[in-house]
Amino acid sequence: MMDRLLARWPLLIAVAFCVYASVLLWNGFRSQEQLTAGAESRLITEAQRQAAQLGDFLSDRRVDVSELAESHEIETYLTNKALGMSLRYGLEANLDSIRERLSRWSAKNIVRGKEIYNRIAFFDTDGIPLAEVGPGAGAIALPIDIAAGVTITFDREHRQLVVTAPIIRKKAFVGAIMAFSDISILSGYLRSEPDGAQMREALLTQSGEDVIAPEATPWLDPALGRKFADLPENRIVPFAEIAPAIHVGDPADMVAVRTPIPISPLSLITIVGDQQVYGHITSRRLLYLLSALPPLTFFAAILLEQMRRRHEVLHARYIETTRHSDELRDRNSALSEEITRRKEVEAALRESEQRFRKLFDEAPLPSHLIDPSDGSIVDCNAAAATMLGYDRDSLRGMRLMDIDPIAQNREVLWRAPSLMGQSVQFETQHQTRSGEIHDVAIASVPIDIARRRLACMTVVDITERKRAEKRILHLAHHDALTSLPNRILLNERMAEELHRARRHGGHFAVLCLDLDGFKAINDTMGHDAGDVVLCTFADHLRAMIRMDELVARTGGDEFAVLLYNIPHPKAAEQVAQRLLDSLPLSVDLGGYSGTLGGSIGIAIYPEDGDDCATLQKNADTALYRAKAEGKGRYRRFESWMDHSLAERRALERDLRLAIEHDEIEMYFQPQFACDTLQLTGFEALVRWDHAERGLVPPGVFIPLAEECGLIIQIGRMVLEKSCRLAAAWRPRCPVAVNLSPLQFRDSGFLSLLSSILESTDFPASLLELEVTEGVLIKDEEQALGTLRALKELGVQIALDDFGTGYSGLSYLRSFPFDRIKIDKCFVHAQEHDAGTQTILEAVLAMSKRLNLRVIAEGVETEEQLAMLRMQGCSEVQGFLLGRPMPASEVQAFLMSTMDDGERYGQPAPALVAAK
Ligand SMILES: Nc1nc2c(ncn2[C@@H]2O[C@H](COP(=O)(O)O[C@H]3[C@@H](O)[C@H](n4cnc5c(=O)[nH]c(N)nc54)O[C@@H]3COP(=O)(O)O)[C@@H](O)[C@H]2O)c(=O)[nH]1
Repeated sequence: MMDRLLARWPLLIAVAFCVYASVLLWNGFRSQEQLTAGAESRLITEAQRQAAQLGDFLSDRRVDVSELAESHEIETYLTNKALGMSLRYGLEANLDSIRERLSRWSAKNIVRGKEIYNRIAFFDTDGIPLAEVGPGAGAIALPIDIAAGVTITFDREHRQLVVTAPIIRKKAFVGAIMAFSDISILSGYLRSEPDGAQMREALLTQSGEDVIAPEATPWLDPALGRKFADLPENRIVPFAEIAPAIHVGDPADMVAVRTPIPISPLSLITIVGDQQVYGHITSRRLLYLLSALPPLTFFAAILLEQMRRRHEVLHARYIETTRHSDELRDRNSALSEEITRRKEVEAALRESEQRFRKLFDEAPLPSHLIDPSDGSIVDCNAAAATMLGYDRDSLRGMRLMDIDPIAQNREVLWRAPSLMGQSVQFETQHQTRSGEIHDVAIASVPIDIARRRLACMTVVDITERKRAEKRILHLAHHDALTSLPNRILLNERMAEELHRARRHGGHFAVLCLDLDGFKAINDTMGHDAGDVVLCTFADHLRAMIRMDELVARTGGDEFAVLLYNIPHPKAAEQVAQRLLDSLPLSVDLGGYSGTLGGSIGIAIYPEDGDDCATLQKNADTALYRAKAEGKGRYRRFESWMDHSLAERRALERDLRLAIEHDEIEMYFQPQFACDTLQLTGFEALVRWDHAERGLVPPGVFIPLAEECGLIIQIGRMVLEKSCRLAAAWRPRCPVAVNLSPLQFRDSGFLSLLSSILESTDFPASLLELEVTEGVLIKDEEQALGTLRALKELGVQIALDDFGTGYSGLSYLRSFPFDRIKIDKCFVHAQEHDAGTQTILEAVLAMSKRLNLRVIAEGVETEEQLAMLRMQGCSEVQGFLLGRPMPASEVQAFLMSTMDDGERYGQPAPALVAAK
C-alpha cells in the first residue's frame, strides 16, 4: 500500500500543491473583495460628500428666498393692500421698497464674484410680477404647489434654477417670491480633470434629459441621460455597461456612480477610471488566472501519472513479448523435434495397427471394435460372428444395442470411459441371432485406428459361471432341504430392517419357532421321515406367513419368521397365535401319521433389543421359556427372562467351586431284569448338594456344564469315582456311566478311560458307557471309530434316551451298541398312546433281531412294568424298583439283593457274565 502511494509521489505533490494554492487563492479573493468594497465605499462617500455640498448650496438658496418672502416690505405691502390702499397713493411706494430690498438682496448674494441670481421677482396671485430685479421674463405659470413650501426647480427652457417661496396669509395664497439662477452657478462646483485625469462630475435632472457640466460632456450624451438617471443610487456601475459606444478614455476601465442631491431634482453623476478606484487592488483577472493554476496542475499531475502507468504497462508488455518470443523460439524447436518423433511414432503405429488387425481377426475370443460416440459396431472378428450367429458383414452394420439387450443400462459403464480413452471391464448380456441370451464379461480397451478413437471389446462367455454363481448364492442363503432362507439370509434381512427402523422408526419382530415332537419322529422313523416333517412344516409356515415376510430355517427343527414394519407389538403376537392355531400339523409318513406342534418365542424391535444379535437371542430366550412352560404356546420376551441368564452365570460360578471343593457326589440307581426283577447293575448319577441352593438336579447343572465345558472335568470325576467305587463292590456289579457328547469327542478320552480302568482296577467289561444320539449325528464316521475303539477296550456301550433325538432305527444297525435305553417319556406315553406302543414294539422287535438288550427307564407303575414285560423288554429302571442312592448305600443294597436272591430269581445275564 505504502509502496504504491510512494510510486505516485508526483500526483501526491500535485494534490498537496493544489490544496495549498486553493487556500492562498481563497484568501486572495477574500482580501480582494474587502479591498474592493473599501475602494467603492470611498468613492461613494466622496460622491455623497460632493452631493451634500451642492445640497447645502441649494439649501442656502431656499433660506434666502424664504427670508425675502417673510420680509417686512412684503408684509407691509400685503397689509396695505388688504386695507384697500390704492396703488397710486401708497402701494406703489411699498412695491418700490420691495424692489429696493430685492436689489439689495441680489447684490449681496455673490459667488466667485458673480451674482447668484439673474432675476428676483415678487408675483401676485395671478403670476404677474409686481416687483422684480434683473431682466424680466414676464408672468409665471400658476398655480404653485403651496403645500410643497419653498421649492427648487429646473427651468429647462432657460436652463436656470428656480427657487419659489409661496406667500401664505391666513391660509390663503397671496403671492410668491421667485429667484432665478443660471444653472452654471452650480457647475462651478463640479470637478473635472480633463487632462487625462480620471474623475469627472456632472449634474443630471430627474428625467435625465438635461445635463449640467462645466464642460462638454461627450461621455454624458443626453441620449444616454435616461440610462444614467435610472442608475441605482450610490451604486458603482461599470461605464461600459451604460454606454459601451462612448469612449472616454477606455470605457472598459471606467465606473460611474449616481448620487441624488438633496432638496433638488438633480443627481450628481461621477465617473472615475477604475484604475483610480481599484488601482491598488490585485487584478481580478490575475486572480482568475491564478485560480486556474491548481486544477491545471492537478490535471497535469494526473496526465503524468497516466503516462507513468502507461509506461509501466508498455514496459511490462515489452518484457512479456520478449519472454514470449523466447518461448516461441524454444517451442518451435520442440515442435520440430515432436514432428520428427511423431512421424516415427506414426510409422510404428501403422505397423502396430497391422499387427493388431491380424491379432484381432484371428483371436479365439470374440472381439468387437465399437465407436463409443454412437455405439456402432465398426468391426468384429470371426469368433464374435460365430458366437452371435451372424456373418461379419451383417454385424459391421449393427449397433451394440442390437446384440446387447441391456446395452443402454450398461452404457454408463463404458461409453464415457471409452471416449476418454480409459480401459473398463463390465458384465452384460449378448443375444445371438436365434435369440439365445449369453452372460458375458467384457474387457474394453481404447484403441486409435485411422485417427478414430474406438473401443476394442473382448468378450468372454460367462453364462455357465453366472449360473453356478446364482446356485452358490442361493445355496449360501437358503436351506438345502426346505429351500427356505437360512440363518445368513435371515441375518442380512434383519440388518436391513434394523437399518430401516432406526432411520424411519417403527417396529419389526423376530419369531423363533421350535417343533415339538420332531425328535421323536426323527429318532424312530429315521432321517428321511424327519426330512419330510421339516419340509411339510416349512411349506405350512410359508403358507401361513405373508409373501413379503421372511420365513427361515435356522437349525435342525428351528425356524424363524421376520415380520417387517409391524404396526404395533401386538401384531406379532397375533401372527404367533395364528400359527399356533394352525397346529398341530398332521404329517403322513407312509402309513404312519403323526402330529407336529410348536412353540414360539417373540422379540420385537426396539423394545426387546436394538440389534440383531440381541433380538435373536431374546427371541430364543422367549422360545425357551415357552417350551419350559409346557410347549404349544408363544411367549414374548420379557426382561426378567434375562435374569435366568444371570442366574445361569451364578450357577456356573458355584459349579466351578463345587468341582474344586469336590462337592459333587455319586448316586447309583439300580437296574433290574424285566421278567425276574433280579439286579443287573447300577446307573451312576451325579448329585450336587449346594450349601445354599440345596440339592441341584443334574437336569439343571449337567446341561450348563455341557455348555461351559465343565462337563469334561465332571465326566472325568464321575468316571473315576464310579470305577473306583464299583471296583470295591462285592459281588462285582456292572455300572453304567453317562458320557456327554463333549467327553465322547474329547481326543484324550480313550487314554483317560484306559488309565482310570487301570488305576481303579475295574474290569472294562463291567463298565457301560451311555451315549446319546447327539454324539453320533455330527460326524458319524468319527463316532463309529471312537465307538469301535471303546469296544476294543472291552467296555459296553448303550444308546441313551432312545426316542428323543434325531437318530432312527438305522443307528442301531450302524453302530456297535450293546444295549439301548428307552427314554422314560416313551414308557409313560405308551400307557395311553397306541402309536407310542407301536413304536416301542417295533424297537423291541428290531433290537431282538439285532441281539440288543433293551432297558426301559422311568418305570414308576406296575402297569408300566407289566406292559414292558409283555412287549419283551429285557431290563427296567425306575422309581418303582429303586431310586438313585448314595454311594455309601450301594454295598448294603447289593448285599440285600443277594440275600433276597430268591425274590428276584436268577441274576440277569450281564451280572452273570460279570461273575
Ligand atoms: N453326562 C452325565 N449325565 C448325567 C450324569 N448324572 C445324571 N446325568 C443326566 O442328568 C439327567 C437327569 O438325571 P437325574 O436327575 O439323575 O435323573 C435320572 C433318574 O433319576 C431319572 N429316573 C430314573 N427312574 C425314574 C422314574 O421312574 N421316574 C422319573 N421321573 N425319573 C426317573 O432318570 C434319569 C436317568 O436318565 P438317563 O441318564 O437318561 O438314564 C439325565 O439325563 C442324566 O442322564 C452324569 O454323571 N453324567
